[in-house]
Amino acid sequence: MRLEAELSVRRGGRAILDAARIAVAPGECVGLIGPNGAGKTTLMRAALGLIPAEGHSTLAALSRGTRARAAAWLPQERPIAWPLPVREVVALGRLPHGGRDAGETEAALARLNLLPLADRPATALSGGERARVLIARALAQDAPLLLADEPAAGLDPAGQIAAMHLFAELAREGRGVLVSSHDLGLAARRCDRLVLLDGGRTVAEGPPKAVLTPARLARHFALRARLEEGGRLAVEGTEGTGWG
Ligand SMILES: Nc1ncnc2c1ncn2[C@@H]1O[C@H](COP(=O)(O)OP(=O)(O)OP(=O)(O)O)[C@@H](O)[C@H]1O
Repeated sequence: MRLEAELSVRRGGRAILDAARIAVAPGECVGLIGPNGAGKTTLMRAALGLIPAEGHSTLAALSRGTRARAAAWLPQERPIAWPLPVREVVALGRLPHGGRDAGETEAALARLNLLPLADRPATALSGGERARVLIARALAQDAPLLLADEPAAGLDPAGQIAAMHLFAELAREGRGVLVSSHDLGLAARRCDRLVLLDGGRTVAEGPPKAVLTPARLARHFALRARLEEGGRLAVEGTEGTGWG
């Protein structure tokens, strides 16, 4: 399943997405980057068909049931309202498959190193542990596409690296992965391609080194910085206050 979308969204008379384009092919990990308020979350939600939008999206065009089998969605918010055991929360990922489970739940628990927590109520977890549970639930869904909105937020440094490593690995296994991130160096190291959004428009897309030029880092991120060989972001300072 290939995600291909070009979408516009208006709120309160203002265009918050203006014909923003995104494409994710099977087997590729695409990083969605952009400053605060660029429209990353809106683009993901519109591409999934979760909010009204103008334009087209191969995902939004599907029926609800087909879409739930086609794409797993990891939103930025991580609410777990009920004190279900971790194993049952992860098993909810199997709902689009009528609850049928050929070991996907246990495999997802093991992959996220959650077996020691499997019987713990999911409401009795730290923020980072909860994030891992929701990543595991998305994995258990076993969908060809995975869209994740800042999945590394709230994880400790090793957890952030592990999460991006996992998403890149899922792409190697054949899924299409779209992941938004504010960690430009990590996104550059792990993603095959970056899509840079600003002001609701796709302003650049391509291999990380081609997208993250010093001129774009200054213009779109207010950073005096350059991307070094190996994907390390060398930051000398910020332009202005750095607050938009
Ligand atoms: N319901 C809404 N009504 C009006 N404006 C909205 C609404 N939702 C989002 N916006 C605006 O749309 C713009 C894009 O928001 P969005 O959350 O998509 O950005 P983002 O790139 O994900 O930002 P961040 O990196 O801060 O999470 C922002 O300026 C935001 O204030």
